[in-house]
Amino acid sequence: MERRVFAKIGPSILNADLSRLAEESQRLLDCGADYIHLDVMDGTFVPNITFGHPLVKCLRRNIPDAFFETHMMVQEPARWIEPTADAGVQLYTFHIEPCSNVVDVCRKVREAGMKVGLGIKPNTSVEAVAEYIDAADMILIMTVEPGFGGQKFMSDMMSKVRWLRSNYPSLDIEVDGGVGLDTINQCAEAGANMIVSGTAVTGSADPKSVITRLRDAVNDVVLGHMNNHN
Ligand SMILES: O=C(CO)[C@H](O)[C@H](O)COP(=O)(O)O
Repeated sequence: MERRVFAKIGPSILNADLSRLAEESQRLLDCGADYIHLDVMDGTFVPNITFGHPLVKCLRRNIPDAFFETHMMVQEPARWIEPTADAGVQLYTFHIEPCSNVVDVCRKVREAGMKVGLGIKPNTSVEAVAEYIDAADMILIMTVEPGFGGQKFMSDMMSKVRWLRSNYPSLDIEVDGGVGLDTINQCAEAGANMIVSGTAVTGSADPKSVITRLRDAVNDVVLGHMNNHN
């Protein structure tokens, strides 16, 4: 079946200067980012703490129009749905691992007016998330162990992306962790279309060029796929 899901590039601000989050986010948007990927960590689900909805709400005030995703690396994803929606987030991505009622949480996220992303850690099988695809708008395949930016990309996660893409040609599939110019081709060829990239973008002297090249790498594969079907 034909694949028609084009690239969206969502820089992660995890390793950016968090004291200047609004300026950094705006800079990335000005460089062509499609959305901003905001890493919320609670120190329990992952061994690190970042920020939560109060900060996102302030960011929203400074940046009224951007598309925000919060990547909820938290033990109790249901707990933060309402305040996160109130903070102006459009895509609420949470992990299935700590969750005993995934479908219920997905429903509540949608009732709160947000889209649903479902994430899995590297040790979680893709089959474990597949049963929830009807309840979600996007699946996130982690390509590092969540918790820290700047880690090494795990190529062996690409089999999960490949499996999802071959079974769900129109699904939004996001990859996150160690994604940059040296690893984007693997992600693109496997079928990922939502690309989270932290250090490779925020640490670059030319983030605009990095964002453009990440997008082009994905779209080249998508267009090639479409041409093969015409
Ligand atoms: O979720 C994350 C870590 O848990 C980050 O979004 C991710 O690691 C992005 O940073 P980098 O591209 O530097 O790996």
